[in-house]
Amino acid sequence: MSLLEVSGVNSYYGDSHILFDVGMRVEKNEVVALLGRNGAGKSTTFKSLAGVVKPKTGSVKLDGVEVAGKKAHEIAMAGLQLVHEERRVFGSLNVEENIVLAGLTAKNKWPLERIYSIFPRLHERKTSRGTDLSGGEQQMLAIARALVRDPKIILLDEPFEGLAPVIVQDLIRVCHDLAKAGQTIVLIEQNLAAAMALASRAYILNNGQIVHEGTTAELKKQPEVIQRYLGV
Ligand SMILES: Nc1ncnc2c1ncn2[C@@H]1O[C@H](COP(=O)(O)OP(=O)(O)OP(=O)(O)O)[C@@H](O)[C@H]1O
Repeated sequence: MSLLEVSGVNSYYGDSHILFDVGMRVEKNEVVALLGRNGAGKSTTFKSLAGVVKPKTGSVKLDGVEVAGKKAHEIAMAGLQLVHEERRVFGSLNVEENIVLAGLTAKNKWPLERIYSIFPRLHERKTSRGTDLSGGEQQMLAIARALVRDPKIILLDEPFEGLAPVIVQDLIRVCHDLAKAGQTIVLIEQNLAAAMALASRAYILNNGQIVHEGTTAELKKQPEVIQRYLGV
C-alpha cells in the first residue's frame, strides 16, 4: 500500500471539467514532482487531494483511508498538508505566533526548536510580523506552518516561484534535508531543473490528464517528452 493512492479523479469548476481520471501514487519518504504547463491542472490536482476542490468522482487514499469528499480541515487532520502557492501567512501575527497557531489543532506537533533547526532564519525573525518578511522568509514560514502539524505528506505548490536564486538553493537544501529525514513531499514546480534536483519521480499533467509517469532520471533522457508537454 502506498502512502497516497489517487485514482479516477474528475474535478470541475462549475460546469468546466478540469481533471480527467487523474491517478497517482506516492510512497512513504518519496519526493515526487507534478509537472505541466500553465493551466494543465496541477493546482487543481493539489486542491482536489486536499479537499479544497471536491472531486466529482474518484478515490484519494491517504495511508489506506479514503479522504475524497472529506472537508479540507479533515484531510489536514488526517495528515495531508497543502502549502498554497500564495503562501498563506498571517501578516498581523509574528513568525512564532504564525507557527504556534498552525499547530494548535494538530494531533501531534513538532516542537518549535525542531522548526527553528530547519529554518534558522525563522528563529532570527521570530518576532517579525508576517507582513515584514521577504518572499523567501514567507515561503519558509508557510512550509513551517505545514510541518509543525507533523504531516504524513506535504504538497508544495510552486514553492520557489518568484524567489531569488540564492533563496531557491537554500530551500532546495531544506527540502533535501526534510526528505532525508523521511518527510514525504509532492511538489509542483515550473523550474524543471529545481524539480529534477529534488524529486526522484515525476508525473506530467496535460489538459487535465496524466500523460507521463516515471523517474526523473528517465525523464532527463527524454527531451521529446519534455518538449512536448513542458516546452514553451
Ligand atoms: N477557481 C477557478 N474557477 C474556474 N476555473 C479555474 C479556477 N481555477 C483554475 N481554473 C482553470 O482550471 C484549469 C487548470 O488550472 P490550474 O490552476 O489547476 O492549472 P495549473 O497547472 O496549476 O497552472 P498554473 O501554473 O497556471 O497555476 C485552467 O484552465 C484554469 O483556467
